[in-house]
Amino acid sequence: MDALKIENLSKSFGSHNILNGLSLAIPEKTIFGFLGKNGAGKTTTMKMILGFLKIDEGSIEVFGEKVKYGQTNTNRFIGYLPDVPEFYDYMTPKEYLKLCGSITGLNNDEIVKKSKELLELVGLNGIDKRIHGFSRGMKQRLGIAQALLNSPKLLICDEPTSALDPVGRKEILEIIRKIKSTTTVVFSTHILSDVEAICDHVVVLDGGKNVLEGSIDELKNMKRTNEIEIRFKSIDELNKFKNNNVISKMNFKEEESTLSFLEVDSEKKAFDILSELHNENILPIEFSVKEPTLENIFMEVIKS
Ligand SMILES: Nc1ncnc2c1ncn2[C@@H]1O[C@H](COP(=O)(O)OP(=O)(O)OP(=O)(O)O)[C@@H](O)[C@H]1O
Repeated sequence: MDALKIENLSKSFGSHNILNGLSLAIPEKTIFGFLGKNGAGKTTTMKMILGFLKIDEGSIEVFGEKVKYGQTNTNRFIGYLPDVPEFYDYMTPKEYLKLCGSITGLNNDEIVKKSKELLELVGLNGIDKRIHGFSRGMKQRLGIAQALLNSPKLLICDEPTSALDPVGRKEILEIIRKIKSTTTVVFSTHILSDVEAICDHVVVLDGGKNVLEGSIDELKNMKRTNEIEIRFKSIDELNKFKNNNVISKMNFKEEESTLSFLEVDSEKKAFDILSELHNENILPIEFSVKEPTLENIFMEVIKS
């Protein structure tokens, strides 16, 4: 069963059309990257998943149950981490989780057990200072602990790493990676390297619709540029190679000690290049088949 299924979702604010037939399906236990430029409608979609905003058209199902505006039934499956989580910052993390747990109906034993487990997961176990002295990264980690208190099957994170430094970002990504075996994660972000680091599956939202969807590998294969780059030990070696009978007839670009073959449109051509290296008795420093980055792909599919 899909953790989340969105079909033909549309939403306007007055005459401003934000979503225009968005459809997507998220299989269980995936980390799902939800991408789109500023104002694309990511937060609006998340608020509709949580039942906080009315759907104009279409439907949303969470673990097979339809989401209804103003009802929290399907939210029993969901943990939500907003981009800037708010806390009672005169409390310690333990006190805060105790309060959240009692509001959501956990008994005392469950709260103690779950708080310990989650504070350990997010690296805040044993930290007894008040939240107002916390760094942004610590607050975000506590936000994850809070969002996971009810053992949700789906965690929705709205730009959880955007305000963090590289260390803080890495910590959050590690935590998300750790919970993948039990929790499906929807991860909205602008930081494409984060998506490349942890997401299994990606959707790009543009013009109110899903314009690109697939695993990172599928997207890269779709947009593969077929470029091979070879870095030689010396310019002499490069010159020897580029004047080779077979190679000199190919299309390449030269920069310092690197040759880039731009249109390697078949595996045979790639093997020809390799076998000519062998024939010339050249072992280059680097031979690489260039991968398109998620950033290249993203820029290509979104309208400016
Ligand atoms: N309650 C509202 N009333 C009117 N317009 C709104 C409302 N909420 C959002 N919008 C508009 O809807 C558009 C989509 O906003 P949304 O916050 O969903 O985008 P986003 O993809 O999350 O963007 P960002 O990456 O900047 O957070 C924006 O133009 C925003 O101004």
